[in-house]
Amino acid sequence: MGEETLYDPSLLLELDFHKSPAKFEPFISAAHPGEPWMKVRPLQDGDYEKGFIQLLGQLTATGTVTKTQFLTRFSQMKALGDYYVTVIEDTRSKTIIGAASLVIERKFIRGCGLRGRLEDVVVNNTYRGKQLGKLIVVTVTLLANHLGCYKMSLDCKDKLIPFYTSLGYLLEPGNSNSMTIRYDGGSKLVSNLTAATNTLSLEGPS
Ligand SMILES: CC(=O)SCCNC(=O)CCNC(=O)[C@H](O)C(C)(C)COP(=O)(O)OP(=O)(O)OC[C@H]1O[C@@H](n2cnc3c(N)ncnc32)[C@H](O)[C@@H]1OP(=O)(O)O
Repeated sequence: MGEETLYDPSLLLELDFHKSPAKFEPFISAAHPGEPWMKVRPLQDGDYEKGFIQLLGQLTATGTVTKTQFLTRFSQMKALGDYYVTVIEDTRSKTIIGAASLVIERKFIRGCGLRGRLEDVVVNNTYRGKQLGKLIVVTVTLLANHLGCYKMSLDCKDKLIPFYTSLGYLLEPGNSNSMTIRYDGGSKLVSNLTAATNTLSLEGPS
């Protein structure tokens, strides 16, 4: 056990990083991440032991996630087939140091098109500033295109707009608000137009 992958890893070798507007200096890609000890790959069922949940804890509150819960969620995602949770492993320490998820939404519009959503981007704080954020985001962004999505969008804080803009995402005029209703804050339902959160898209409307 420990080597089951969430999706076919060979998909990552088919991505053309020259298609991205991201500037990599030096040039790196999912297939060649620049260090022999670095591996970009799909999430695996053994990644609970490799600190995947702890890494997500650098993004937001994870709550307590047991190994059983992790494996159950992994199996559900794999069965559904629309979850492309992608990670970077430091193979020296067997630790997950970066992650990003592509979630594919199946639509009726656009001729039963596919829309991609970029979720849960995080790089371990001791590895930041070394292009790994760009690497993991570009990986799942190219993957969405490769899988036939007509667009990919994300929600982020204001300070990350330059980061995502440099990777090809745009604030679309008149269409860049993110609204939220939270169900985890008590009995009252509170609807927020989150001014501090922005929606960026990689392609055209709807
Ligand atoms: C859709 C979502 O999930 S949004 C949530 C994003 N995640 C988080 O906020 C979690 C905490 N932050 C992180 O994990 C990291 O800071 C990340 C993922 C945002 C960036 O990872 P890094 O590995 O540091 O990014 P990388 O080295 O590729 O930097 C790329 C560029 O973005 C810039 N950048 C990186 N982080 C930030 C930031 N927090 N604010 C502003 N600019 C940033 C860098 O300066 C760099 O610019 P350059 O190319 O001109 O030098």
